[in-house]
Amino acid sequence: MAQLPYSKDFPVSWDELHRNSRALSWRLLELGPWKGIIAITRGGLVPAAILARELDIRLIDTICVTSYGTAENQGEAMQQGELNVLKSVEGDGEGYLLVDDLVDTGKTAKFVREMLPKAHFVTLYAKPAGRPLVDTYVMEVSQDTWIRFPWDMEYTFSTPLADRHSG
Ligand SMILES: O=P(O)(O)OC[C@H]1O[C@H](OP(=O)(O)OP(=O)(O)O)[C@H](O)[C@@H]1O
Ligand SMILES: Nc1nc2[nH]cnc2c(=O)[nH]1
Ligand SMILES: [Mg+2]
Repeated sequence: MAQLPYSKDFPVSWDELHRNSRALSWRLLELGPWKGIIAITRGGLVPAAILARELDIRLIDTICVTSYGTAENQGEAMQQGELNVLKSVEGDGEGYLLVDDLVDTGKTAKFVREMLPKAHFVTLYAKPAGRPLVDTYVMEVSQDTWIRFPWDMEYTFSTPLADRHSG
């Protein structure tokens, strides 16, 4: 199950991710043309590839955001707002799509938007706290939901519900 403060799990399949990325492409087609895509690693890389294919964009750059610290204290570091960035993109992002998989608290979004204020920021999924920072998104999920992406999951045995509650 999801960890606090997340009480709900929202698993996303490859099919759903592809469908949602194509829905986003439809909206962005009308708003273009676009000079290129800037993907926020790592989560933005897969939607960026699908958008690039649909919108016929060849230029894809990255902005590489990581939280400081080890895997154990990463959550804590994120709460402290300590983000580290590697970026080769020049300019203010005008005419570019800035792509991430989701916004949650909006901390990452705020950080990258300050660096590329004129880019059009898009995500597949948005939680209420981060939603105002996104220009275009596909689906809203509640703040207490943890989204599970297909690249983070594998097929495994699922315990029947009745057995989970026995004993
Ligand atoms: O709105 P926020 O609270 O900042 O959270 C959203 C960010 O968190 C996840 O990335 P993460 O830092 O886990 O790294 P990853 O993309 O490499 O998985 C997600 O891909 C967003 O970039
Ligand atoms: N996979 C995943 N990463 C996140 N980072 C911040 N929120 C989330 C979420 O709901 N799912
Ligand atoms: Mg990310």
